[in-house]
Amino acid sequence: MTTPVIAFIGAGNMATSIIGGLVAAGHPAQQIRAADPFAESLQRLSEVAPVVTCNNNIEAVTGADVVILAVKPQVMAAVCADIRTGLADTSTLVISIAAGITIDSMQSWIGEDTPIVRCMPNTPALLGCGASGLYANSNVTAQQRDWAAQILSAVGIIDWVPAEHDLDAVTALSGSGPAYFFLLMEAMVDAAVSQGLSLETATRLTLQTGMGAARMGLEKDLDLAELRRRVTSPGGTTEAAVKEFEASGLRKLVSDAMQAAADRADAMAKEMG
Ligand SMILES: NC(=O)C1=CN([C@@H]2O[C@H](COP(=O)(O)OP(=O)(O)OC[C@H]3O[C@@H](n4cnc5c(N)ncnc54)[C@H](OP(=O)(O)O)[C@@H]3O)[C@@H](O)[C@H]2O)C=CC1
Ligand SMILES: O=C(O)[C@@H]1CCC=N1
Repeated sequence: MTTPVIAFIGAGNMATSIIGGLVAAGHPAQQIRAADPFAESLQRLSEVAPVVTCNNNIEAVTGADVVILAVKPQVMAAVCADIRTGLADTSTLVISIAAGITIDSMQSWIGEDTPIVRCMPNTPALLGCGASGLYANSNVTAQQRDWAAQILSAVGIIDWVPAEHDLDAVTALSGSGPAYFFLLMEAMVDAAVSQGLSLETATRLTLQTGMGAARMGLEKDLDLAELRRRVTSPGGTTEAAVKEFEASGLRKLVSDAMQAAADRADAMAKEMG
């Protein structure tokens, strides 16, 4: 497969994570450009990989095969208007990682014929264990689809979704999901400390338990409910805890929280479209 020239617009957390993964996967740093008005972000990025940096978005996108828009949703319209003149023809693939910005909006800002992949990654991409959902518009060629898959696969697993609106659910699940696990783990640490453990011990045991549970789910050929049953001895401690979670409506709470996230993604699309 050919190695595309990739231009990142915005050199913040997510761009730095993806660039780190790409370079670790063997993508030549000199084939990667990054533009950001914030010199400190470019400096931090240079410490991760010797990519080509600049503070001019048009310069960055000119001649690139792939442009990755890694800016906040609020500045996406201005950034698209800015780069439009640098995208000389429709051979440049545009990938957006912004939450809640639709392909329709991007096409209206950049051009109807633009090949666009909308993607929702997550922050564990920083460690190469991200999870991304992707959706391509009909202008995207087979090679551009392969490029998008290659780029996001460098930082974790990917899944193509059949409809663009599925990305709202992906955002509510894996995009925001790391924060839910952090919240649960914060609560577990607090509870363990209040039962007498030191903060250090509680934190170490919580993190290892979270990682162990995730690895059991990934590596054992068993569904999540079965894995849970195997921890739950009849009349034992886990059963006591799980009964409390169920009686307090944990499943509805999770469902309502994820619906709020998906609704927010949809509302952002309307606010910023
Ligand atoms: N964080 C997360 O968990 C996830 C985030 N996303 C999406 O990724 C995108 C980026 O998020 P994240 O990396 O966290 O954000 P950051 O704020 O870390 O990065 C965005 C960068 O873009 C820069 N920027 C602002 N305006 C421009 C401009 N006109 N041209 C070029 N660069 C500009 C910002 O500079 P300055 O700081 O000076 O404004 C900043 O360095 C967002 O759209 C978000 O929705 C997707 C999945 C997960
Ligand atoms: O909170 C947000 O809006 C972004 C998108 C998913 C994770 N962070």
